[in-house]
Amino acid sequence: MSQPANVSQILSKYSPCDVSDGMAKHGLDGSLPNLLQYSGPAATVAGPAYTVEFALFDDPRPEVQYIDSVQKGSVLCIGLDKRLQVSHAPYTLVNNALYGGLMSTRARYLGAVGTVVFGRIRDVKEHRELEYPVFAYGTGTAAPRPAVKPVALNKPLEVYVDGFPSGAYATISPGDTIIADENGVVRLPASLPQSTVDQILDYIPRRVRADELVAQDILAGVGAISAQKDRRKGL
Ligand SMILES: O=C([O-])CC(=O)C(=O)O
Ligand code: NI
Repeated sequence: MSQPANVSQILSKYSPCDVSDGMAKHGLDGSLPNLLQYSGPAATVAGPAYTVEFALFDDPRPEVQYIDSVQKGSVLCIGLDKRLQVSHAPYTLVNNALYGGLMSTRARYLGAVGTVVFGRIRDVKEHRELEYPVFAYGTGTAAPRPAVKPVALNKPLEVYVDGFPSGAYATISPGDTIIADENGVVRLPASLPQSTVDQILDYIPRRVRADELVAQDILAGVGAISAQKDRRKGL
């Protein structure tokens, strides 16, 4: 199940920081940290996750094809088997790139709005020339083969999220809304009750407006703490 399409449409007008603020109001943290934007315009990407898991080439699961069935409007999310993830930089044990320019060419042709790779990518110039947004932990020069292969398609993806006091796995389910820009990537789970999603969508523009007023106050010489307290009152 995905969030309704208009959730992505609405959230594409805001930044992942605004979405994080809206989720924090409900005690939620959807951050998927450590991802950098390598290509695409300075705009927000938002869409339902289309998930792909890569594993070692000798994994007993058969290889699957994923790139020709990428769904229009989706954010292609490529992750790694849990055993290939590490809690510290570079967050992956795999030096090979999982994803390259030809994959972006196809994903963009099929109408995907962006790609998030919890691993390495290559062909940075090609993603940039396509003006197609790609986010990743890092870059690599080698192709996925013969190190790794895609083994699961549109199944929940477990991504290790380091944090205090201890790390945990974030499970990205197909259809979760992924929101990304140069600040990073956040996930709004499709499993959230509609009333919570409605409250988050209601809060975000009010919070953005309040912070614009805080900025004006600060420029006019008001102290930041008092401006924040005043403008965010009752939010
Ligand atoms: O060869 C691959 O699978 C990855 C790659 O470089 C591309 O998609 O252009
Ligand atoms: Ni390539």
